[in-house]
Amino acid sequence: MALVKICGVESARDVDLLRDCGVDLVGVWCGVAGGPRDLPVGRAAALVARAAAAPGCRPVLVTTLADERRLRDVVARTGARWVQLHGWQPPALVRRLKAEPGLTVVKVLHVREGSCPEQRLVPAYERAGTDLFLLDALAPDGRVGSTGSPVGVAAALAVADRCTRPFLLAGGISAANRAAHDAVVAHPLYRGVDVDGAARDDRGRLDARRVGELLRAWRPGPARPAAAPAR
Ligand SMILES: O=C(O)c1ccccc1NCC(=O)[C@H](O)[C@H](O)COP(=O)(O)O
Repeated sequence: MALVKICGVESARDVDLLRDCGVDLVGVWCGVAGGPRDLPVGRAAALVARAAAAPGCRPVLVTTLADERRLRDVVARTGARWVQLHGWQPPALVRRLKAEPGLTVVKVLHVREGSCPEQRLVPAYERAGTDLFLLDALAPDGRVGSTGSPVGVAAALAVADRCTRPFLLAGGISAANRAAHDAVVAHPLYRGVDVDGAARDDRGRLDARRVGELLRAWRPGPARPAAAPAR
């Protein structure tokens, strides 16, 4: 079954809302310079622990940190077992992180105007041990993350075809644009979606109705029982 990741929890209320909706992956930002939902490490650790305690829910530390020492420190202090490297970390850093047993590394591959600047590095990221790629839009001005812009089906397929590891798709994903992504969903390496903007209400708060719509669109089938062991 496809995974749905919702990004940018800021409070216990947010984690509980995503847990109650049955979301699979809960994005906790720490070390996202200038990120509107970036958290100090202590608060990130508390939300990682809260999400990890929810059956079927996995916390994902989302970070743009590229300094190994700081990154390892944040991973250790938050207790996260999944790390999403957003930004421009090199394959060598993935390799060093993967030396830590039990750590799942998600590497973002950015896509701008149909092309992926890191495409030639995909084999190196794979050799380094990347578990999962996340294809996300890069804004024309260079902004990464929560751009609300789509990667585009043709571009996503072109990048996916260069990968041998599975991928999640991000970038302007909503319940309404699920049908337009049939070809991506049918790709053998597709594993799900990552959403920020479309999961929020007009005030920017995570919204149970919108999250429910996303889940029904992108992870159809019976809702996961609250206590199901999905790890
Ligand atoms: O959101 C940011 O500002 C951000 C900055 C730096 C790194 C990551 C960031 N966002 C995290 C995400 O993975 C988003 O969920 C993803 O970009 C999708 O966002 P959206 O297009 O709003 O659905």
